Amino acid sequence: MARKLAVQVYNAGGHLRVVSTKPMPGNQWIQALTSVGCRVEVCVENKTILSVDDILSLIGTKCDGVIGQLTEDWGDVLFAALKKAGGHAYSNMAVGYNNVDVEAATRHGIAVGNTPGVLTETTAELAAALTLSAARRVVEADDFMRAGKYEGWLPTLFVGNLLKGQTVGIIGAGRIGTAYARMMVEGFKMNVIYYDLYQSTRLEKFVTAYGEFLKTQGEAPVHWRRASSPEDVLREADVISLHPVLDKTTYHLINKDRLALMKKEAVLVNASRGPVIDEVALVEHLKANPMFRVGLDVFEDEPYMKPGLGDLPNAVVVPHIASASKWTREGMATLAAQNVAAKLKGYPVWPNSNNIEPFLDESKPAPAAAPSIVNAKALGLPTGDGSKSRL
Ligand SMILES: NC(=O)C1=CN([C@@H]2O[C@H](COP(=O)(O)OP(=O)(O)OC[C@H]3O[C@@H](n4cnc5c(N)ncnc54)[C@H](O)[C@@H]3O)[C@@H](O)[C@H]2O)C=CC1
Ligand SMILES: O=C(O)C(=O)CO
Repeated sequence: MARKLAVQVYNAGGHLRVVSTKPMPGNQWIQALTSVGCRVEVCVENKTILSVDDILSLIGTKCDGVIGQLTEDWGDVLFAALKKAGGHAYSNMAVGYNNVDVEAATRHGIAVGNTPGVLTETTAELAAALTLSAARRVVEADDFMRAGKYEGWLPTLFVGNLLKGQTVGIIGAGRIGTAYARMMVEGFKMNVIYYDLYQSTRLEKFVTAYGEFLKTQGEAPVHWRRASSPEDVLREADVISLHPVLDKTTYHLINKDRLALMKKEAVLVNASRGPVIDEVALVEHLKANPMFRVGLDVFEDEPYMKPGLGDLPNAVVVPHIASASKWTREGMATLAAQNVAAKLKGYPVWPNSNNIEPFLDESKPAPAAAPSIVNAKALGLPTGDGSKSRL
C-alpha cells in the first residue's frame, strides 16, 4: 500500500480535484485553477524526485488533472491511473516532454500540456553564459583565485578563446536555438552554421539583416549557412550549442566519432537534454583534449554525472538551471495550470504555441484556451483563441 504524501490544499471546496506534484513559484497558477472551481492539492513531501508509486498515491481514486515535473516517469501506469480516477488533463511544467509517453496518454484520452516560449530567452541566456564561462575559463579562474593561487598578472594566465568573428554552430534551431544564435550574432558578431530537420527562415532572415546593418556601420558583415548534416556543423564551428528535442533521432547525437570531428579548441554547450551527448565518450574526449571545453546544464543520468566529469577543469557544470529566472519559472507554472484548467473546462487549444504571451499578461484575463497541448490533434481537440469566453 502506497504511503500517503504530505499535501497543501487550496480551495478545499472546489469540485474538480487537481494535483501538482511539486510546489511551484508564484500565485497566478493557483489562481488559474481555483478560479474555475478546482480544489488544488500541492505535494509538499520533502523528496526531490517522486516515484511512480508516490504519484499513484497522489492521484488516488478521484483526480481530474495533474501538473507534473520533467523528473517524473509519466507512462502507461500513471495515465491509466489518472484515467481511472476520472482525469482528462496532464501538463508538464516544462517545454520538453521526453519524460512523457504521449501515445499512452492519448490512448487513455488524456491531454498532455507543455510550456513553450516563456523559457526561450532565459534558457538561451544560460547557454550563452555557459559558452562564455567555458570559452574564457571563468570557473577555473574563480577556483584558482579562491584557492589563493593568484600571484600577479601573467601573459599566459588562463588564456581562452575569443568569440568575435568566429563561427557558432547550432544543432536544433527551434525557439531556443534561434534565440541563442541571435545572442551570439548580436553580442559577438559570430557567423552561424546550423543543422535542423527544418529550415529556420527566421534565423536566416535575422542574420542576413544584421549583416546588412553591420555593413552600414563599416563593419564586417556576419553570415549564415544551413548545414546538410550535423557533421558539417561540428567540423566548421568554433562553438557548438545543442538545442534539439530529445527523441530517438537525437539520442547520443554527439558520440565518440562526432566528437573527433570537432576542432581541438572548440567549445560545446548543452542546455537541451543530457542523453543528446554520450557522456562517457565526452569524458574521454575532454581528458584527451585539454583545450576542448564544455558547458553543461544537463546530464545523461541526472542528477548524476558520469565518473570523472566533475574532476575535469575543462568542463563547466551546472544543475539544470537554464530556465531558472523568477519570471520564467512563474510563467511556466501559469502555462501548466492554464493547460489543465482549460482542458477541464472544455476550452479549445490555442492555435499558436509559439506565441503564448496573452496567457502571461497579468493585466488582462487570460484567453479561455489551453496554451499548448502536444496531443491535441491526436485527441481531435478543437483549436481556437477562446474569444467566446475567458478563464
Ligand atoms: N536545460 C533546460 O532547462 C531546458 C531545456 N530545454 C530543452 O530544449 C529543447 C528545445 O526547446 P525549444 O527550442 O522550445 O523547442 P523547439 O521545438 O522550438 O526546437 C527544437 C528543434 O529541434 C529540432 N530537431 C528535432 N529533431 C532534430 C534532429 N534530429 N536534429 C536536429 N534538430 C532536430 C526541431 O526541428 C526543432 O527546430 C526542449 O525540448 C527541452 O528538451 C528547454 C527548456 C529549458
Ligand atoms: O522546460 C524544460 O524542458 C526544462 O528542461 C526545464 O526548464
